[in-house]
Amino acid sequence: MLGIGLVIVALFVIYYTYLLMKWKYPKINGVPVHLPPGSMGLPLIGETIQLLIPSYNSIDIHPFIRKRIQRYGPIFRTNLVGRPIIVSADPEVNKYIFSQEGHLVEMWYLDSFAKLFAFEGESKVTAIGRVHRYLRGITLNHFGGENLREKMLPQIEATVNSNLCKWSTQGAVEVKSAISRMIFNFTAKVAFGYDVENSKAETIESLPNFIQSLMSFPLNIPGTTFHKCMKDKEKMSNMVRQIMKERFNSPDKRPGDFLDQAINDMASEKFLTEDFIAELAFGILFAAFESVSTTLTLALKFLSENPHVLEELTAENQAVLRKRENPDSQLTWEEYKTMTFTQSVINETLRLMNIPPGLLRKALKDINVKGYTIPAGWTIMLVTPIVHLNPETYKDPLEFNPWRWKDLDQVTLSKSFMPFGGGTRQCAGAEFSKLYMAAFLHVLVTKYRWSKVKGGRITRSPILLFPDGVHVKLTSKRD
Ligand code: HEM
Repeated sequence: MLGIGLVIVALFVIYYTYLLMKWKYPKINGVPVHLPPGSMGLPLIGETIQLLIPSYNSIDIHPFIRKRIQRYGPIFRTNLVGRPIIVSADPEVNKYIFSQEGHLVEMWYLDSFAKLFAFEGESKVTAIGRVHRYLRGITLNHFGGENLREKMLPQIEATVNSNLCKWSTQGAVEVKSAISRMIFNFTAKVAFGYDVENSKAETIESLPNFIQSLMSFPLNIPGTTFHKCMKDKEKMSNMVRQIMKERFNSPDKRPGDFLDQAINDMASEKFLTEDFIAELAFGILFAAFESVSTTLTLALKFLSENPHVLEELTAENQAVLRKRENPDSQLTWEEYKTMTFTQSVINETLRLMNIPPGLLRKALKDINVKGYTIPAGWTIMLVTPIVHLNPETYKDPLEFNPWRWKDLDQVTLSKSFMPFGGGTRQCAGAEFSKLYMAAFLHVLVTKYRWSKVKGGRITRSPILLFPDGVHVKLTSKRD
């Protein structure tokens, strides 16, 4: 009996060791693969726990990445949430991988993102080719180009004015939440005519914490953070579906917005189902409110800690008003283009922000880089923030110093500044975001005195978060 027991244990150990070796040293067609150095951690969880340990109050990239670059070099392997991953902090490799979108790699995000955004199936919004071209085109059509100059700038200024006016009548305002709501309402209005004042749609409670929820385990059962997030996503999708229904019922009432274009294109683009349009609208809202609110919150934190920067920012924006015939007239595109210090404050914030530790792709085929193989099916994390913190380009890289942007030339920036990603997947909302943030800062510093009253701590766990928020108090300069 004991003998049989020992044989079973021995077989189990041999099988487990076999799985472990297969896990740690994969082969392609029976030939061992030359993987980058690194550790695959424990089966199933890999090194996930190490990545999730928060780093407090340092704007540097997460220590998980920093330490492994020091130990293994800029390309290393790991395993996160059960997925084998090659992490690249090598700018040359990153550029190559970006150029291979749709050939050797495709966009891939976490399982929680995949579930939330319906990333699977034929018309997944991460698809390449026609669907991708459509996604870019429709976003740029409504959030870019001429539309920005002609139509959006006055709308942005008006919405910022009314929101900041409200904030100034309240006590302290937690800016991450308040800006998330402001940008959500604005984007939803532009995209599908959502009118927050008169809408009967349910409130989206988890809005300010959406990205945090996405880092949770994708377990969609009541009581979990992920479940709450999925519920709120459902509310947003229902809101879009309801508006779509109203538009189908009243074809004469068409404002010609993002949703109208999508409805009109349903006849020519087969993938444009009602479900897909709801996904698309939700994707745009998410891309907008999460990233713009984090950038502006971080900018306010930096400004409150660097009064000399706030002084120069205020001086530049007040000079814009002084040059006008009517100081109460609206911000123009030409004025926006002259606000170079404001743009430097935004760039410097984007350089240090780096919300996720890197951008994710999936290898569609075996890829050979720098003598290593990235096996097909593996995830690739492109640590784009590494170039933002290179001391050869940015002296004292962890310092918030908007003046440095005066001396940075376009050629350097094309290689060393990529907050909006790279290659064909570069952010389609970049110009809109920069304009929105500049208009926000313009209204804030010309019309209000403000100070931080609470919060301001940051963590990377591994995404950038504000655990106690950033609370500011505004008073009108006219009071
Ligand atoms: C500070 C603000 C923003 C930042 C830092 C940012 C950053 C990024 C990054 C890094 C990517 C590339 C993702 C990847 O390659 O995996 C991206 C893609 C994208 N962003 Fe943004 N984003 C911002 C605001 C916005 C806004 C306001 C919108 C919409 C109005 C938007 C729409 C998109 C879209 C549609 C894509 C996908 C583009 C494609 O696949 O071709 N983003 N963004």
